[in-house]
Amino acid sequence: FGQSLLHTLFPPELRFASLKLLHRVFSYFSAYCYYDITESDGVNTNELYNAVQLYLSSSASVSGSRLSLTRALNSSSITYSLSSNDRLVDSFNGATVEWEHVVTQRHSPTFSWRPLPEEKRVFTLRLRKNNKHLVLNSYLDFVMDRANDLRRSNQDRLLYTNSRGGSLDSRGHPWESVPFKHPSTFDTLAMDPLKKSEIMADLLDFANGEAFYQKTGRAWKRGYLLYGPPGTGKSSIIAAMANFLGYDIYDLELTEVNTNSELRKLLMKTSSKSIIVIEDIDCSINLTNRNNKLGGRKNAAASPPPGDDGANTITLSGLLNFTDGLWSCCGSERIFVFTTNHIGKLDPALLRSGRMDMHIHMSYCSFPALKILLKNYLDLEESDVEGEEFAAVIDEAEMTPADISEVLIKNRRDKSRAVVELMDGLKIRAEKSRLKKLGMGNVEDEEQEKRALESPQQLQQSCIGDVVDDDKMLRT
Ligand SMILES: Nc1ncnc2c1ncn2[C@@H]1O[C@H](COP(=O)(O)OP(=O)(O)OP(=O)(O)O)[C@@H](O)[C@H]1O
Ligand SMILES: [Mg+2]
Repeated sequence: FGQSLLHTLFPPELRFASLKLLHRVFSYFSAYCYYDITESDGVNTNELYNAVQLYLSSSASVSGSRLSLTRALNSSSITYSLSSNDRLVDSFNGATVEWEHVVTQRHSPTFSWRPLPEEKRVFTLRLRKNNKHLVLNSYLDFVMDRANDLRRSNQDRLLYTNSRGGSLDSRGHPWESVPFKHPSTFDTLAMDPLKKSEIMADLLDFANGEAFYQKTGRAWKRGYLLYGPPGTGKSSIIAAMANFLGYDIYDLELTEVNTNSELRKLLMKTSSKSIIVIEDIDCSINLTNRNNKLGGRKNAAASPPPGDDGANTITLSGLLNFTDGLWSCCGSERIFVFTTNHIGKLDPALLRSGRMDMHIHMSYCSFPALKILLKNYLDLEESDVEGEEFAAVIDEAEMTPADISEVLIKNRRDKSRAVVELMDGLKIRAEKSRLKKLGMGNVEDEEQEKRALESPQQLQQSCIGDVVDDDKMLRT
């Protein structure tokens, strides 16, 4: 109607100008303003568009009558979103806003280097002009944050690795990823409950601590050093941390990194809300002193060229910059975890306070940890077993949770047998370490220790065989 009126009232040369004028007049008197968020700018996809789609999906699932359903790669749940030309009213800080999903066909095939989608999709946000300054920026930030949370809760964790060395994939990414489905959680982790809750509280404080880190001028990151003998749950606790916070894991294989700058590039390509793990740090790199040029096993033979300042090799200072220096904050909300079996081998620079915020000792199985294993593996409570007998030997036995869980898995169909076998194994191990302290018995014999778990009776025999001359041992 407007157009035909325009045609009759105005001569052709004035039509365009009068249309513009009319539009301005309407916009001036209209109480609303509109913002278009297009799906793509022709080259890149618009992150805000995806975020809005996800954000609206949380309310669309309840109210929409016709919805689009999608399921992203690696996602374990279905996302609902507004279908074409549907509207949804939302409120934020007392202001009401309206979203419309506008889908139009692309008419003329415009020239483009790459094929454009047939449809043009736009989210249009309508809000009252007097609310514009009040809500626009904070509302869009809120939408982005909420979408990120939803994405994380919908999507399974990802485990990244740099095992391809320095080479990049087709999208220029140095990391390869696979869905991370490790079932370890803090509930399944056998460790002292007090220590466990301390770690969980620390993780929560970190994850909710954006304002604190901002206020104190610290980079929003945290470092944990896990140390302890093999099989005490260092890798399991990392998986539990990732599952607890919903973070992705970047498993950094230092021996695949050749130079400090490669290390930096890897760090730049990690996302926030992630855990960056370097396992067995004492084995992956020669960390004896800061100026020591490298040494990933790969590089161990290479001698650095004269005058080299470390840029061409990986050094301890490169690693420390990675975790601590300016580069460590290109991104936020990241946790660094180093693990080692031999804390004594680490350079003091790595251990000094402030470098790794928390040193967590993963110890041999204690009685509280044993109770967790018995509950999880056999569904047994403390009252179902001879608690005091176990408590009397467990510390001295120095068995790892991995050793104990092996015994429990093997006999999980026969609970009483599992308990008897475990008790036998513990007693033998306790006796062995007692003898070790007295300077008797061949404690280096790992094989023998292993056999103890497979068949305590067998070991008892061989153990007695070793020291059969000794009257004391017969008491065993
Ligand atoms: N604290 C624990 N709680 C529950 N299970 C555990 C614990 N420690 C070890 N296990 C069991 O033993 C297996 C090996 O443990 P894990 O790989 O976490 O040990 P680790 O300390 O990382 O050993 P390594 O030093 O050899 O890497 C796990 O799959 C898990 O089932
Ligand atoms: Mg491990």
